Amino acid sequence: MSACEFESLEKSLESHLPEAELVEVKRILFGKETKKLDLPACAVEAASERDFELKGYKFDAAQEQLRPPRNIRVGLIQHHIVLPTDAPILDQISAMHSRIGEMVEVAAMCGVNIVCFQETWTMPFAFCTREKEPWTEFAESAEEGNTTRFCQELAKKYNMVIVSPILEREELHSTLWNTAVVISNSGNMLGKSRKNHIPRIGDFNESTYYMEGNTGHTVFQTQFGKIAVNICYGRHHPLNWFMYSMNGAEIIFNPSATVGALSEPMWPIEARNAAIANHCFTCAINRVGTEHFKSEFTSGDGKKAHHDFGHFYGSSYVAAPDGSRTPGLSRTRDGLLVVEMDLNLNRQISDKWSFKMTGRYAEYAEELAKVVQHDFKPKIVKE
Ligand SMILES: NC(=O)NCCC(=O)O
Repeated sequence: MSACEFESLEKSLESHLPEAELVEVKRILFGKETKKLDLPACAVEAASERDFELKGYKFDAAQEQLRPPRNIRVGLIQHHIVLPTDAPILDQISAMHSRIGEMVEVAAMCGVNIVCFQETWTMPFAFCTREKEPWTEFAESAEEGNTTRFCQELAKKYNMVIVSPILEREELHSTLWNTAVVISNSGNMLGKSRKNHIPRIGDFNESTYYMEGNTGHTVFQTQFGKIAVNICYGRHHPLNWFMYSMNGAEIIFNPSATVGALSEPMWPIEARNAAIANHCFTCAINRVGTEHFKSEFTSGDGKKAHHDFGHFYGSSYVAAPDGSRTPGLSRTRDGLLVVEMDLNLNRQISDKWSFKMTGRYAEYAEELAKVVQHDFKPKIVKE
């Protein structure tokens, strides 16, 4: 971590704005205030001993007459890689397992029902290098791999749904995918969701490794609600969020790996806008730190070759359908964000704003079907 990395927008506002002004600035920037959650002292102590940030917030919903509240807790985990990128692969993976194990234990102390990790959490984000070896060796079977087994144990032990985004190797044809494995709180694997949109930008050379996913917009019915996973670059595609929502997702997780110079101004907007547009909760998770690679690589932009991507800025947050959002985790530290939400808020906001009811989907479907034809002529009126 660079010593001079800016820690967080929230911290800066809090230390520089007068209190009354801060309230207004936060209202405009973040929407209706999310209350702080009281987290158990043992969790606060363990997080501090284990050197990670622990924050908790709560989104309220109105009390209804016919439906009881559906309060659940989600946990978002962001972290650095633990060992250098040239350490033996198995050592790197098991160090990451230990780190996640100790963070998930704290999530359990905080009553988390569903936890989601960052994109390809068991490995450095090495796709900038374009080298196949040794990075493809981090790939594991979604069904049988050690990481899935590890998560199944945690899920059973803590009665927690786990979303585990990994580099997947499908054994039959040795195909690689960027995949989120979804494990039920029973410990059974519920299924998997593959990354639908593969970036071709800057150092994100992921198309060298894997293709666009073929699992569509699957939604997983868990004991705690219907969830979906829109992996990283998919957050720039409003229709990707939309299709998960059309399949009934109540919470859409967005496990990511992205760097400050590229995407930071977009980060607070995209997942939040998706929550508003689709009457659901969204959870944006980004890794932290700067990862150094032995071989130099270029960004194909005429600039000098380099050994790292730049800084992964963390800043994980949760957004609600009413447009409010939690403050983000730090830009520099490992962290666990615990958020309580009443899923009844989705329908309450839908009844208020009615975006789904007023959406002219049949018209769009008809027009889009024409737009994707090779002989499409745009409808432009000229003088
Ligand atoms: N991991 C990934 O898809 N990153 C692409 C860059 C971005 O979407 O900010």
